[in-house]
Amino acid sequence: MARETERQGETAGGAADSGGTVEARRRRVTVIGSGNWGSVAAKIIATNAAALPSYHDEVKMWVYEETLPTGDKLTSYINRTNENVKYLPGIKLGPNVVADPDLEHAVKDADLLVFVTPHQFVESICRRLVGKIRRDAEALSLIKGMEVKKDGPCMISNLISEMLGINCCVLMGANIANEIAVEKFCEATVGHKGDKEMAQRWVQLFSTPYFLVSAVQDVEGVELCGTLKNVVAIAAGLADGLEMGNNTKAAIMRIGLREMRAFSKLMFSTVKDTTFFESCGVADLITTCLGGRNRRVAEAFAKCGGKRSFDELEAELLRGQKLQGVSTAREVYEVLGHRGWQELFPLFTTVHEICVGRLPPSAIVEYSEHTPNFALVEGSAQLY
Ligand SMILES: NC(=O)C1=CN([C@@H]2O[C@H](COP(=O)(O)OP(=O)(O)OC[C@H]3O[C@@H](n4cnc5c(N)ncnc54)[C@H](O)[C@@H]3O)[C@@H](O)[C@H]2O)C=CC1
Ligand SMILES: O=C(CO)COP(=O)(O)O
Repeated sequence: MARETERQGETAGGAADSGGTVEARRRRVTVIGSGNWGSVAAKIIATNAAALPSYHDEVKMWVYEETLPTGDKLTSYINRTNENVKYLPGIKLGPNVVADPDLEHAVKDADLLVFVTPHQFVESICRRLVGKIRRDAEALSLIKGMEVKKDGPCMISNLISEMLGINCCVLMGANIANEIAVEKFCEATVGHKGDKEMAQRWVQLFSTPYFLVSAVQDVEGVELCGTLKNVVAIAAGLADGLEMGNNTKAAIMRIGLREMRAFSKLMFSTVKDTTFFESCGVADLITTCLGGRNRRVAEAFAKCGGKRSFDELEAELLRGQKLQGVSTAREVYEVLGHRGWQELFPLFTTVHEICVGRLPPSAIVEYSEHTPNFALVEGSAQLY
């Protein structure tokens, strides 16, 4: 099968709309979320929107309002200083980013909606958006996570699409936000369902000389890569906390990648092997296992022998930023449990059991009758 990877061809400043649904007016973008990655995404979009004639200069960013220790509201602080002092201190977002604490107001006129909140909040946000957005709006999800419904996993892009009745592509990749904020080079992958024009619009809106974006027709594969690697990153962090060294961590990444692929293909038979070689796949897995927040908090959890909870360590170490790996491990565990597949995914299963305190952190690298050393069992390897 021919591999479909499309690099962005046109540059900011020279672009004109070419799709069948192009409107004469300039497109308006709203970013829904203003955490660490949300703020960086707004910065990238703002640079491109200002340079592209088909976009309105102003980029709105919905802020989940909070009060800073100084007594300032976060939104007014951002609008006064052009800086998100809580989630991305020291970085100017661009003068055309306007923070807005009123969700409905922020999305009212938007043609393009970029969702970038922790995954646990998306459903309630979408509920508030029903009937409040343009009917011809298009969405992009940067959110790494999923929901579990009665009939199985529901990807966040699907949740957005179904609840709001709009198309939703995804953008995932090896994208540690703090590095992109200072414009260090990296890549990302847009996943789409077949509408290449729409995918190219997202590629164009995000591409910069330091942020290289490709598109692949495999929305579920791209999204599952971004989601599942957070579980593997917890395992990598546990190994770091136990001071196991690089070989062990590399083994965890390799086995984790196999479980990611097996789980994804069991859930969606359309998922392509090639997706795992894009930025959203192996590259994101590596960067998150080396330098992500999931890794960091799991390392601290192992160092204290599991005596402090992930919630407590998250609050202390991340100061308002959120982990996705612990809840994703639970969600994956639920799906595996419903289908009787837990033994086939020993790494995913063991991570959850450790997170909830049923196994000690050391179980990630130990073998016993009850804690199968996943390196020996390699259950899912037998499937794919
Ligand atoms: N930070 C990073 O390096 C990257 C993050 N991502 C993904 O982006 C998504 C968003 O993460 P970040 O922007 O990093 O956020 P974050 O973890 O830095 O910040 C948490 C955000 O959640 C908001 N929040 C807290 N309670 C809320 C509520 N009840 N309702 C709505 N919002 C609430 C906070 O105001 C804050 O904006 C996640 O799925 C993450 O996996 C993806 C790539 C890189
Ligand atoms: O997704 C990420 C990098 O691509 C960030 O991962 P963490 O949430 O573990 O920091």
